Amino acid sequence: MGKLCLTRLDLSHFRSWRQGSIRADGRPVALWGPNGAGKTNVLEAVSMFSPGRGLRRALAEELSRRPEGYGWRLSGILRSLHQVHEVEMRAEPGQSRALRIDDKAAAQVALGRVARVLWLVPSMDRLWTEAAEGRRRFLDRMVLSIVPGHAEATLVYEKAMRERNRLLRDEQRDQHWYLALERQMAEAGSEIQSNRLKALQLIAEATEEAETAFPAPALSLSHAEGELPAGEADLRTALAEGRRRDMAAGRTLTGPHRVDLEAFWSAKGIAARDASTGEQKALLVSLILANARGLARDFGAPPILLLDEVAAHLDAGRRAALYDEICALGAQAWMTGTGPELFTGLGERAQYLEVTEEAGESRAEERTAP
Ligand SMILES: Nc1ncnc2c1ncn2[C@@H]1O[C@H](COP(=O)(O)OP(=O)(O)OP(=O)(O)O)[C@@H](O)[C@H]1O
Repeated sequence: MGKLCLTRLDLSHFRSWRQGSIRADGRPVALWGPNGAGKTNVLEAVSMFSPGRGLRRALAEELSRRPEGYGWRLSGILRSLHQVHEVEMRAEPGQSRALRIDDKAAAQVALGRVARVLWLVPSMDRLWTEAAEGRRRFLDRMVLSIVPGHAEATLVYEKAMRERNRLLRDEQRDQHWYLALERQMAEAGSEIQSNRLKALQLIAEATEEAETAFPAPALSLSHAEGELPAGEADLRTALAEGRRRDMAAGRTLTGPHRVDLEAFWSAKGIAARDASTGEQKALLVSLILANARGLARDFGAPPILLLDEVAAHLDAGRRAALYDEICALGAQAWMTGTGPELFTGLGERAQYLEVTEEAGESRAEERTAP
């Protein structure tokens, strides 16, 4: 099976990393070190190789190493199935991120076509019980790994919606203003919905086919106000008919931006939000793994996985099963933990880095299997 992996990562003035260079060979990368050493910062750097603001949703400015604040630079070599890409991004103080792929300027969304990256971070521990926005973001990250064009459709939709919301708040009543925006929203919105359904189908199939220690929950979509109109024409009609109501609310109340992701754990007969904390974590792992399995089947390689502090929260049996699945899939999983003992059992199937921090500067040393 082909590989999708980062084989080199250079960090410069990126958070706690003044200078760092990590070589990887496609095996999972296990990073350990004390709290605050800079492990998550490495995963965040890898997450920047996909569209969006990375796993902490940080602004370009926040990534700049303090106290200097000179700006930052990340570069990496990304291997995908048949190609190798050199990716470079940098942000000067006060500016947003500038990206180059194979030495050509590129837009953020272009990253969706060179890298597929999925992550689990501790802030997702309450994903099933907190606001729908987090679940939508989690869903869209999976969708993006499956349908790279999802980022473009989302951009178009959100831009048109922001404009429409502005008209609503200005109590603009001339319908000509709305028509073009609603047409764009309906076109991009129905694409978003169909991309999401495609992803749900891939995950459901990958769940059915697999024998796994991580059975994924059944996913479905719900919409805040009744059903989400199914196709482009219906969505356009619903937007037009909802103008008066939306004007009273000061925002658009119908559309894929109000969709929620529901997860039902059939084996136990409960919703994911009713599972225990550890079980909720395992359900998220199971979704990421099903997504990876589906991609390996349909695309030929699983995505790059970033698993921040996941190992420590799984019992020993589940942890071993997770490592076995990651290795069987051939996924480059970047995993963090505070000590090497969390990674025993991986042996030569992974590579190891110890991350330490001295005088506010992170560094990584290669280590042998614990
Ligand atoms: N912009 C920045 N400039 C310099 N240092 C930063 C910046 N942003 C965060 N840091 C530092 O990075 C460190 C946190 O790194 P990181 O989150 O990677 O830690 P970690 O090794 O994952 O720790 P933990 O095990 O606690 O999760 C902190 O010491 C924090 O002060």
